[in-house]
Amino acid sequence: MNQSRRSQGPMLTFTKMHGLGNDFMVIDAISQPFRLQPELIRKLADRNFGVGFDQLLVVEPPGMPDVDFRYRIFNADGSEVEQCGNGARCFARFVRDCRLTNKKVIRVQTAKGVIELRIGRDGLVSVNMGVPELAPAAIPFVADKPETSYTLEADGQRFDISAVSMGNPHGVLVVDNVDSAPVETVGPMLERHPAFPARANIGFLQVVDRGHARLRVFERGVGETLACGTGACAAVVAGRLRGLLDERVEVELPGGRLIIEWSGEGAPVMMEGPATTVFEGQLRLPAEGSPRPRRQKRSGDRKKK
Ligand SMILES: N[C@@H](CCC[C@H](N)C(=O)O)C(=O)O
Repeated sequence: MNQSRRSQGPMLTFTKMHGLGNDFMVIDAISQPFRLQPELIRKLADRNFGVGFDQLLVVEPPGMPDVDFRYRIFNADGSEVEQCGNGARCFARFVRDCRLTNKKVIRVQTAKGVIELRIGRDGLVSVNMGVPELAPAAIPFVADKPETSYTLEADGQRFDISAVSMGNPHGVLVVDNVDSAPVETVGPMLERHPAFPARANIGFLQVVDRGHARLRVFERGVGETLACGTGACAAVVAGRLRGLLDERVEVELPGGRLIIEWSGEGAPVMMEGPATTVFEGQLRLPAEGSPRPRRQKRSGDRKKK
């Protein structure tokens, strides 16, 4: 066997899925071993040199009683996160399609509690996303007490932002029109604002009427995505706390629509939307401890002084 063959690792089977264009690589880590290293996740997430995805979703056996699976989520930058709404719907479809369960209601353990997933006859998946957290310390957000919105300063500008945790941290700004909202500039600035010590997903919410909103989200650890499920939940919570939205809201994201329902403080947020399988694939992982390929010197490389 030549050197390159000897340094190859095991095959990994995966499924590529998306929820409204927020795309995922899904791995069944019950039937095959998979070591979750941030560097490998970043390589797999690369849209030119890897599989390409916004998040990696990993299905693991449950670690507590009365749940069916453990659900782990990693952003494209390799960071592990607490929650992913579009991913939760894909998770439900994946475990049913792979016959890992035949239950109609699937209980899943996440890093921030248990969520319940239901696949409807129409193929749409509804998820009980749990009770939103508004206490600053729990988001986490730096403030003395909970407010409907807070003023943040960045780059000489002031932003009126709501802060909500859906298991993961969100900041929500209300804008006149999402099409012209400064998502690419203000998104990364507020994602890393010191008021959000664990960083945050930043949503730009346009209220069309009390039952209809438009939303773009700059996601922590990824950038702007075509849809963000927890972002849609957080935006409806923020919009309702500001008195702008009704209990049931159709949220239009660049990749499609979600139905979000929230009756008010102390109640869980319900989300309904599609989950789509794109293809299944296999790839060979690098061997454990294999040396990193050395970069060839190119003629244009500058000499170190
Ligand atoms: N796409 C997601 C959220 C994924 C995690 C997020 N980027 C974070 O860092 O919290 C969704 O659909 O909710």
